[in-house]
Amino acid sequence: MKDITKYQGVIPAFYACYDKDGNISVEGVKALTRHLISKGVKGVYVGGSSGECIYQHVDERKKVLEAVMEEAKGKLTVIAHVGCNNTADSVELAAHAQSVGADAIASIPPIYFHLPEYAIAEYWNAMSAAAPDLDFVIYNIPQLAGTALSMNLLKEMLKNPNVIAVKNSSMPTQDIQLFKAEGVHQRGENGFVVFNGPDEQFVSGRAIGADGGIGGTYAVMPELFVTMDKLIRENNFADAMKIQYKADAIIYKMCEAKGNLYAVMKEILHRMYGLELGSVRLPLAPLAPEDEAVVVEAQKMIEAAIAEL
Ligand SMILES: CC(=O)N[C@H](C=O)[C@@H](O)[C@H](O)[C@H](O)CO
Ligand SMILES: CC(=O)C(=O)O
Repeated sequence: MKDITKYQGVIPAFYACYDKDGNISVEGVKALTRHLISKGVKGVYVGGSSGECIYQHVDERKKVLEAVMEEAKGKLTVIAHVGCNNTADSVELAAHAQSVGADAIASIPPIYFHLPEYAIAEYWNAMSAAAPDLDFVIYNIPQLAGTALSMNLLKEMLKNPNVIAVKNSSMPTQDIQLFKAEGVHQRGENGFVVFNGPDEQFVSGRAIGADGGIGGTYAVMPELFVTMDKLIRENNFADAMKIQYKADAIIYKMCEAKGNLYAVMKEILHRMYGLELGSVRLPLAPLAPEDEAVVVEAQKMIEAAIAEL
């Protein structure tokens, strides 16, 4: 039986870290990893949406994962998102993830062309075969990927014993329940994991069966999510919801910016902790001068929410 306890908790989606010229900043990656370790998170999800994976070259993605591993080995669960939009590059990243000692690989479905399910399964299974010692996490994010994980596709993927989890970023929390039930049906009570995706419904996702969460806004306010996680484990959903409402207000505030959400969060981390993570890659929009008020206000809200914990 696989050890699923390493996936049960708060797993921030790692941000792309750039230097002043927009190249990968290894120093930034290491500093962000150390920062998250100090905040008590369970793991990190590297090279996903928040990692701007679709705007990075294969070599850059390897460099990021290597830098994370140098700091995180033995301290954090590391899930490496290795999906590229072609199988060969994804397979190369999967093999690399195993070679540097990640715990799991994850992947979105192929984007743009809507492929038949057998082709999606082949794409995922090819990556998994290139990292045979690692767990495999299916990333379901239909609103961005353009393809939704169906029960048939999940059942097909469960034939692969390395498939241990779904990271579910679709909006209906019911999907979490459906995926969890199928996984548990086939793998037993402690044999399958579902991660909550939408940070705005972390508590509801957990209430309906998610074992933990992987989220894009956790890294800018890990204290809130770590505390929600603790309260949920104590069955104190009432107090967890109070923090959830604050986290949601913070997310809505950050989304008011003209610049991209990731640019806002990296700027706030810079102001709060001096982390040098740069901006975002085009065509993602960098911060605009008029975003100053949003950044200031969101930072204040984060600091106040942490102070009230
Ligand atoms: C669509 C999307 O990017 N979803 C992310 C992953 O599930 C979330 O973590 C969001 O970043 C977060 O909920 C903010 O909206
Ligand atoms: C948010 C998330 O899970 C990602 O960045 O992939």
